[in-house]
Amino acid sequence: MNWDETGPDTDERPHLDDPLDDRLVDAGADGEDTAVEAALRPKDLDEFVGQEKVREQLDLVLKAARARGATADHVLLSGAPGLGKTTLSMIIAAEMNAPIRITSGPAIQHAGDLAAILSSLQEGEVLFLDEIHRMSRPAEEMLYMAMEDFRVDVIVGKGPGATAIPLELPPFTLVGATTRAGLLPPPLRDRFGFTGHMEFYSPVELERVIHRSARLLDVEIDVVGAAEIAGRSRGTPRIANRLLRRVRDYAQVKADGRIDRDIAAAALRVYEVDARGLDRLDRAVLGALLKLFGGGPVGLSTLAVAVGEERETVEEVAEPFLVREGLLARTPRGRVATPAAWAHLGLVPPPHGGKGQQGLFGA
Ligand SMILES: Nc1ncnc2c1ncn2[C@@H]1O[C@H](COP(=O)(O)OP(=O)(O)OP(=O)(O)O)[C@@H](O)[C@H]1O
Repeated sequence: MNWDETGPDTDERPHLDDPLDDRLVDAGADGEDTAVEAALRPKDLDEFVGQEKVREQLDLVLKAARARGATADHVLLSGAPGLGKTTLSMIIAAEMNAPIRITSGPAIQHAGDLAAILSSLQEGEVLFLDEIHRMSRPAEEMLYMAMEDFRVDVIVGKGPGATAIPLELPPFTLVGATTRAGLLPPPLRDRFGFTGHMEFYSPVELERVIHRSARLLDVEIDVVGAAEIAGRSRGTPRIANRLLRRVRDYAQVKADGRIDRDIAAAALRVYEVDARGLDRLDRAVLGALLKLFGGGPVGLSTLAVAVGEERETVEEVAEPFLVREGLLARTPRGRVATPAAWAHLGLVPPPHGGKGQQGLFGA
């Protein structure tokens, strides 16, 4: 798909109303996701698609703990949003036949919040701590001791009269999830017995996710229809499931409810998600870089003004995927489009790729 099919044709400055509203290709969960995701979550390791290494290693950790009749070691899962960290933590609990408590770093602002949770855990319970890197420092320090010795010191009183009352905890399994393992302080990282890094999914794996979800949602979809959606899902099961639901809507309203390649492509054209999974914001950034700045290099602020967006939106929302896809490079001199970017938007690059882009064009 090229720029002309999905974006403004002659408009030099693509105008975006509110590109972050209901962004279909955002990997974070929205309200609708939360409701449907519960139904679509795989319930055991066999049902969990892809992530072969993490699955195999985790399988060993859990089987060995079960054989010893012990509580499983603490597990750290790192990886981008929507890749299945919450799902995997629920599977860990199910495989260990243990209850699970779910909370998140930002929800634990005081050490007392954490003490309250830890002291109410049952023996063997799984505590899932999402965004563990966003926990407050005092809570983090309390967690060190809880993870290692199954004990916390609860501070009673203030100032010189404060006393620490030790509190024994039942053995539990902490499953920490983070998008940025590098942000965790080493003392915390070291206390996890197993660390699994979740990778983006291949198109074939996403096809399997889509077929599985379609079965659960009672939607008929053929192989090429699923491939069409998988190719636009940015390596992320959450996005694949969300696109599937939007394509299902289209198929119900505009056709007989079945999804094939044409229906999937037509539906995603309506939702402005192109063949590589770029949406309106991504294409606006790339379009401006190519059309207004000849492919760069151009500074981030200038690029942001050109698309009528905040710097942070361009840098944090649009660019990571464009960089990952090899469409845009961040260089010391500014943002530069790659040859693939020109090809993707159906535009012809200037001879030798323009100034500052020689390296990228192999010249
Ligand atoms: N390996 C998988 N196989 C099948 N479905 C999956 C898989 N991984 C994730 N999903 C589906 O994707 C959706 C999002 O997964 P999940 O909530 O576990 O992601 P997450 O990594 O915890 O995201 P976040 O970090 O944003 O909370 C769920 O509906 C889940 O069913």
